[in-house]
Amino acid sequence: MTLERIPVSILTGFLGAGKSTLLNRLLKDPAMKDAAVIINEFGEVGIDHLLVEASNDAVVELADGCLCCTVRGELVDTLAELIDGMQTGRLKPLSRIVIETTGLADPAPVMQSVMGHPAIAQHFDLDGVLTVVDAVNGLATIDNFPEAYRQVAVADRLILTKKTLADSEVIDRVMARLRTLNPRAPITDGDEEDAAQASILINGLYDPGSKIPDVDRWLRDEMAAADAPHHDHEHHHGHHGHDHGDHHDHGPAHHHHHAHDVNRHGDQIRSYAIVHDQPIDPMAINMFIDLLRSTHGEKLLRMKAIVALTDRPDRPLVLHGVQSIFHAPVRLPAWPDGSDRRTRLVLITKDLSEDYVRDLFGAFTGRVAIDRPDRAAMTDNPLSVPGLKF
Ligand SMILES: Nc1nc2c(ncn2[C@@H]2O[C@H](COP(=O)(O)OP(=O)(O)OP(=O)(O)O)[C@@H](O)[C@H]2O)c(=O)[nH]1
Repeated sequence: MTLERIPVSILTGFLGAGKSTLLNRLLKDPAMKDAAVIINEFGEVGIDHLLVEASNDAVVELADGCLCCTVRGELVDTLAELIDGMQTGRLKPLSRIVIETTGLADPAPVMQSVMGHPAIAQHFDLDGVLTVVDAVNGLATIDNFPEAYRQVAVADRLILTKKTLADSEVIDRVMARLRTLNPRAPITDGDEEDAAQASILINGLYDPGSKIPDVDRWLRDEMAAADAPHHDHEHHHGHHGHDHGDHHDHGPAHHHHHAHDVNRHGDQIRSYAIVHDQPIDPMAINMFIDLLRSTHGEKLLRMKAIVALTDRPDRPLVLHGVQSIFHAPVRLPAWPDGSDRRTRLVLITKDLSEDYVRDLFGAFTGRVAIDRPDRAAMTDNPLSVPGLKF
């Protein structure tokens, strides 16, 4: 069976910018009925796929790794499987694929996987990169994280979210920065109806020539890296870290090291999950979050949680923290079908010790930290009173 070429959209944007929210809105457009969605999540325990309200079955989760590195091979495999499924009639013909990257993804290798891999490029066209930018944190994020800078520079369309949470002066500054980095991409207001129409995905064949000159070079570098004989893309589960370089100097000199040795994305960025068996008192989770945010808000790049509460354990609470912002919690009507009903928190932090966060959580939920002798856990308890010995 001969297949039509399938357009692929890459939906990117820094941690918590609003990618999944936008995707959920887009998937409600009837024009997305035959689209498949590939979601990549950075974290030991997947939550995102539980929260995507797809109207079709074609949601593939690539968990436990970052698309731009450790699970890149899985992306290529997944695309190849979709083609195989269609060719053999196991899958209905797909009208489009949307790939949602992790917030920390360098978009260039993801784009290269679609455009540069011979077997994939034969069936798919990269029809646009959409980058979501959060109006509140966007400016600082672009300045501090080369991944965010690149995500903006490569975009065919920029979508500015959370405008209602930002001052107009801040919005003007973000807009000016976006314009400098990417003069030709239209900027869509995330609150507008248009942002949630499938038509925003139609951008035409990807053209690096319409971007700042760096973009073409990043893509060529990726191509060269993929072709290099020493290229060592291993695709481990359980190691979703890579070093995005000690060269965090915005794009141009952003080297790409693929060292899959530790859980890190940049030197001080860590991702980890906290899983808890028992329902939690709503007050305890509130206090935990308040304390974490007030003491270390800026180090909390992202927190996503699905929490079983003591009052209604059958109706989990979903929490989203993005740097300085904690969004209003949402109570789900029920646990997503077939999901594990334990509380799960996924955190991505910068310069914040995992033990500290675990201990703090343990202190509020009535558990001393595991993996350590109880006494040490108690004396190291972040809530303990200085000078008071147990
Ligand atoms: N007020 C407001 N909140 C938003 C908007 N877009 C997203 N949010 C909230 O921001 C939080 C994070 O949104 P997500 O859609 O999960 O962000 P994401 O980019 O998919 O996050 P990661 O997958 O962790 O990178 C959620 O609580 C959303 O409800 C917006 O335009 N306005």
